[in-house]
Amino acid sequence: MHATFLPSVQGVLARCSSSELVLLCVLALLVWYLLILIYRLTLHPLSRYPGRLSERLTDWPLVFSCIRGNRHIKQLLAHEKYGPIVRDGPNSLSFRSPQALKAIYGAGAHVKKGAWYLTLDISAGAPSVQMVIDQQQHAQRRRVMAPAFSEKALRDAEPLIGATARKLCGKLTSDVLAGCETGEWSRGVDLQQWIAYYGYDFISDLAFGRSLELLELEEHRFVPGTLRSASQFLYYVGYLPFAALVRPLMGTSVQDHFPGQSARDSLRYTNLANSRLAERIEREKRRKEGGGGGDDDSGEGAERKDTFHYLLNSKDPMTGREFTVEELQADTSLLIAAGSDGVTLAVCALLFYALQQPLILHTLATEIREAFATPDEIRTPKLNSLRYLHACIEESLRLAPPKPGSLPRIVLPGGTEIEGQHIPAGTTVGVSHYVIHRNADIFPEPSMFRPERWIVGGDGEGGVSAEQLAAQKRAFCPFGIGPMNCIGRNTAYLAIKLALAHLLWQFDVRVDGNLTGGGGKDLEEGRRDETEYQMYDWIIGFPNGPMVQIRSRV
Ligand code: HEM
Repeated sequence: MHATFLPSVQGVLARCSSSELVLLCVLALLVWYLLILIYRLTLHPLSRYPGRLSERLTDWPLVFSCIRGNRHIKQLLAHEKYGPIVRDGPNSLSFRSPQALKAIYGAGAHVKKGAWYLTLDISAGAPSVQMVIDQQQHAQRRRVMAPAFSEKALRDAEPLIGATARKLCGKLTSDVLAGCETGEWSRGVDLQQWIAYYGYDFISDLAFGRSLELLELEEHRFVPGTLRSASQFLYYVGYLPFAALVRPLMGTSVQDHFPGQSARDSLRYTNLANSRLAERIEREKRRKEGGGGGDDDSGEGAERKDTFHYLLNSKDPMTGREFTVEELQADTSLLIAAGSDGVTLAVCALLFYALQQPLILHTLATEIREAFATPDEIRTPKLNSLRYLHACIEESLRLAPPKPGSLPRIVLPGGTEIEGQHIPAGTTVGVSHYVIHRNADIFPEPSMFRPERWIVGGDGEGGVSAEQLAAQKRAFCPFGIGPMNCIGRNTAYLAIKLALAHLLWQFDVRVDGNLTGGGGKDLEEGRRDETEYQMYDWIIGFPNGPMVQIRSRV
């Protein structure tokens, strides 16, 4: 039969015109694709898990959510509808429990990072630490980075970050309060923009030894918008079903011709970061040659103990390996992106929620003002002893985790066990921080901003038991968990605390008209709660507002 079938097919094809041949090919492709779709719904190993039909069939809904910035919202709605395990892609499962969090991201998890990571920071010429998928290579890279995030490095960073926080208050006084009498409220101001200037200035000061000067220079204030748009591009492009074909073109001049402004912005940002880094390397060279480092804070020729200083002088204690220039480029670029917007979001979300509950704002401001007699006193360790401030930050990071969507992991050969289910090799698995932080079994009344849920019992209403706090901590993961978590976690807490302590010490803050930044009745499902701070998830959650008025207390 085989022998007679082939010649007859050949005969039919030989009689076809070229346009009929094209039509036949298209038809064959359609049938092939249809069979794949049917397979995904029926015989595929994940077919028994519930989820939206469109997501069980193709990866395109994920790409569109990444473009629209609503992936975390879609994930929450899906879990609310389908339960604890959701199939959110043909080959992908989403979870929302602390057990799954540990099984997927904890030490020893039988997974590796997904290929999505390969697209991040790609223009820098080498992979950043976050892009390294191989677990051993990643651990080695972390060891080289570790001194830059040690306790000593954090102590050295504190005066630098504190100086930026004071500069923020100084600029708010000179620019926003200009023309106001003492005690008079300012005009309305978008706090998110100012905190973003702070976020970029403090982190670039640490990473490049010289800030990007957004607080000082209006012409530099294009940076947050550029990075927002670059993030949006990198987020979706990494999830394109043909991402592997696009990747080699990124970081080359071809990227200028990708559709949309965001691809060009991505390249523009990388070039800016690379030129700042080149300057810093040059200054370090001159300093070592005895010619002085130029404009660093600690005096001509003195060693400036910023993050870069540590990165440049770091070695892997096990192998003696140092950073290459390309790796430094990639990692400093990553530091700016990872550090700035996360801190901005945490500060703004906290104020957005506290402004809606005057008692919380009052308690927080009182704690700060009573602890420090002057802004010069705002320092650790006392700063770290402010219990209510810390609780408010935890609650802000819970409700508005700066990386709200799932961080993709791929199950390794042999499969793995998650929540009692055998998950086959090759499956993408993840836990969205936004979703697990709203798991009502762990956080009762999850959409309420309640700092007391982070304080054990005793004074004040609403404190929790030690057991409840421990259960919450197992589910609390704004910085990720495990060996690939955020290495800048302590720097982030310090920067958030310094910004809030200086701001609330110096100024009273109130809402300007309507509280901008929340949901709206005319928005999509999941964004209609006006009291919830809205994030647009483009790798990092980007917010708008709140619009506030300030007045000086001193
Ligand atoms: C509130 C602020 C921040 C949050 C919530 C946050 C969160 C995270 C998370 C969830 C990851 C893991 C990402 C992934 O697997 O894709 C991460 C990675 C990272 N973060 Fe942060 N971050 C914050 C601030 C910072 C700051 C201030 C720095 C630097 C000073 C920093 C540096 C890094 C670096 C270098 C990585 C990559 C680590 C690795 O791959 O080993 N982050 N961050």
